[in-house]
Amino acid sequence: MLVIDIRKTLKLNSEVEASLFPSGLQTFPAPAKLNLFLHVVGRRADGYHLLQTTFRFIDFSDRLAFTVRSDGIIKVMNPLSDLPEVDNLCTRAAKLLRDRSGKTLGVEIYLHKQIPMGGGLGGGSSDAATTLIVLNRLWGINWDRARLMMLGLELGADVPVFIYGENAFAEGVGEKLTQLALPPAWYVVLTPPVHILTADIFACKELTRNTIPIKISAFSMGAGHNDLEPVAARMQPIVGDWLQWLKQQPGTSKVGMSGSGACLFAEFPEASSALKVFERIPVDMCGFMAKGLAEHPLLHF
Ligand SMILES: C[C@@](CO)(OP(=O)(O)O)[C@H](O)COP(=O)(O)OP(=O)(O)OC[C@H]1O[C@@H](n2ccc(N)nc2=O)[C@H](O)[C@@H]1O
Ligand SMILES: Nc1ncnc2c1ncn2[C@@H]1O[C@H](COP(=O)(O)OP(=O)(O)O)[C@@H](O)[C@H]1O
Repeated sequence: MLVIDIRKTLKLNSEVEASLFPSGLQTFPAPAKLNLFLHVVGRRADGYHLLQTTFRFIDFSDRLAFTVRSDGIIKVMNPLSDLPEVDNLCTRAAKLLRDRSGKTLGVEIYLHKQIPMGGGLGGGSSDAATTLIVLNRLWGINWDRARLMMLGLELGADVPVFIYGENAFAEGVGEKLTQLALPPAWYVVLTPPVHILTADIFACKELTRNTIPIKISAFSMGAGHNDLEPVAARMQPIVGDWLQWLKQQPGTSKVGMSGSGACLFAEFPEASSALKVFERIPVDMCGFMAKGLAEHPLLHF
């Protein structure tokens, strides 16, 4: 993980991070994702949109720790402001796993958020996935990944890929996954200070819903855009403005919005070119730099 400039980056150093958890407790990462492209190719009878997208994990993560309780109580020890504990995806994931597995154990969950909430980086889904992956072991359930993924899908369309653990080409609502070997890449991610609700963007009349499906090979050749991007830019003009700034930077192989936004990214094949752009971020913009991961850090946990 690269920590360069506290003013511009949301990353904390490891000493600060260690002070946020009870000493001696093992901590687990919940990495962010980027959607390198996102096409809306249709709609299901229940209103959910059919997508094609590529998920890439990046080394920018929330961190979680867990203490098993014997009394069945599930508790987030440091609740998120403005989010009732029952709605926290960690609580919901733990309860779902406890109830479906028939286990009577509980857990205290420590959550250190770093990923901006509701920014299209999948932080909540990743927290849910890490909770399922770790409690599956700590509670001695030991279901296989496929079964955990099906459970995760009940919590949100983005949860299964974080359990799958490989960068992936995704179809359906994001649950039909094909492993993708992506080349090393570095990202400058901008985090506009606005929230766009996923549900609002999918509900927008102007959204293109009939992009012609592509083959994985076309994505490998560089095809792909984000159908949600023009809708987001219309809802929040800052999205278009900051995107324009990223597009003007040299050395980038791809620029786009992640998921339903509002976070934006520029991809670079070299760390040095990413760093140059990161250092040039104007004072009235904010963001961070991250490395693309080859796989989820808990893939073999
Ligand atoms: C767009 C994507 C791309 O990765 O991510 P985000 O940008 O939100 O992270 C995902 O498909 C989002 O997945 P997730 O954030 O889990 O969304 P959900 O909670 O399942 O859905 C929120 C709401 O958005 C709408 N929705 C979501 C996904 C989808 N394929 N079609 C939809 O129409 C539905 O109205 C749904 O009630
Ligand atoms: N642990 C969590 N972290 C972040 N958001 C959460 C969490 N639990 C529930 N949520 C809810 O899920 C919404 C989407 O969260 P997030 O995954 O960060 O964004 P996105 O879906 O845009 O990538 C948040 O706005 C919040 O209301």
